[in-house]
Amino acid sequence: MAPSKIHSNIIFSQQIEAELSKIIDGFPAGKVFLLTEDVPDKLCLPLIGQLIETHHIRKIVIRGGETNKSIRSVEQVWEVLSKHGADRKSLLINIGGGMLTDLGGFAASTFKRGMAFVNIPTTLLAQVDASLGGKTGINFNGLKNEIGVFNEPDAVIINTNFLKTIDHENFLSGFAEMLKHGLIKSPEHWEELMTYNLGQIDYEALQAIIAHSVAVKEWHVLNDLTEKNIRKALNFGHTAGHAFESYALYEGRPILHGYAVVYGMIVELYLSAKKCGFNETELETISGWLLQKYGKFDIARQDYEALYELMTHDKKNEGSRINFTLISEIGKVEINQDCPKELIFEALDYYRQL
Ligand SMILES: NC(=O)c1ccc[n+]([C@@H]2O[C@H](COP(=O)([O-])OP(=O)(O)OC[C@H]3O[C@@H](n4cnc5c(N)ncnc54)[C@H](O)[C@@H]3O)[C@@H](O)[C@H]2O)c1
Ligand SMILES: O=C(O)C(=O)C[C@@H](O)[C@H](O)[C@H](O)COP(=O)(O)O
Ligand SMILES: [Zn+2]
Repeated sequence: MAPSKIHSNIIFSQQIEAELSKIIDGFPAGKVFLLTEDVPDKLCLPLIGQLIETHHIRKIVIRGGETNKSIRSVEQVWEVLSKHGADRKSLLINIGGGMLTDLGGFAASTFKRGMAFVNIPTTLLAQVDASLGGKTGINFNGLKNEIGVFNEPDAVIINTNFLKTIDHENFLSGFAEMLKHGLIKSPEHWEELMTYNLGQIDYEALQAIIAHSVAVKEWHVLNDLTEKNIRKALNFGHTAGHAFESYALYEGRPILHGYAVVYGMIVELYLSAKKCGFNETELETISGWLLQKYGKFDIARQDYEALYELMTHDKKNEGSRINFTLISEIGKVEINQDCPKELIFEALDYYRQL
């Protein structure tokens, strides 16, 4: 069974307008702000009905996309908050994917040292991962989430109706973080995901699977909010994955976060086999399955140094040690696994030659 401990402020509801209305009622009129980006503005805001008008909410729309998860966008948000008298009793409602909830959470957490914020995630990735758990932040200097704070949202409202407009690639990107949750914590969840038909999305079945995925994420957050220990499990696939993601962006051939995590998980499953005894046959089966669903971000040997350099910036590192989170079997995590450069290059060879 997937772990079932979750925060009481995570609300699964198809009645988004009513849920949001209850929350907004706790804030004085004129003190509620709503942050979104172009796409959810068009596709998702209609689902919250007339709330903006009836509750005198000021809407802030920034540009979407990973390249806009930047300090410039945060400044844009701070400017509107400041100009329109936001204070510590104000509320920011973030409606969008993970880029938006990460950035909005950071803007709210730093404005006057912190105002309340609520996340309404509109992508699969944001519903099972990004909107939860209080990792907020932005990219900086070509590095993922280099600037940020841990600060949990006051509430998260998960409404699966938003997912009906997600394209297949973004669906798979979110599914990647769910696969990660299965690998680190729950063989049952892993099996559930392996048998889910990705060719024809069953939204009803998806609701239960999302709830299991959320429970895995929340179990780690509740046990270790600031990632001193077991929360490092949630970073499985990300040491190499973030390196792929940043490198891809730098090279002008960007990949979605979840895809980068998949490629990172292949590298880290190889390391898991070499360092923690993860079953080699299972490594081959899982890598083959992932490759078939997610394709591949092509790399050459001459890219290894740049990828390695990016890994040296990973937040789990201590001193010059690159500290991976690995697994010895599905559901069994080994944190703080220091891997030498030669072994990392060997793992990149494995990935490259798949
Ligand atoms: N804080 C965390 O714990 C955490 C966890 C995982 C990922 N992240 C971060 O989340 C980001 C990735 O999130 P994401 O995949 O949601 O990306 P995203 O926010 O960029 O959204 C992906 C795409 O979907 C569009 N979109 C949003 N809602 C939609 C809808 N309902 N229908 C159709 N299109 C919609 C967006 O405009 C965008 O083009 C990355 O920046 C990643 O680093 C953070
Ligand atoms: O919640 C966590 O902890 C995670 O690591 C979840 C990851 O999926 C997510 O991508 C997170 O933003 C990565 O954080 P970072 O600390 O490696 O920047
Ligand atoms: Zn992630």
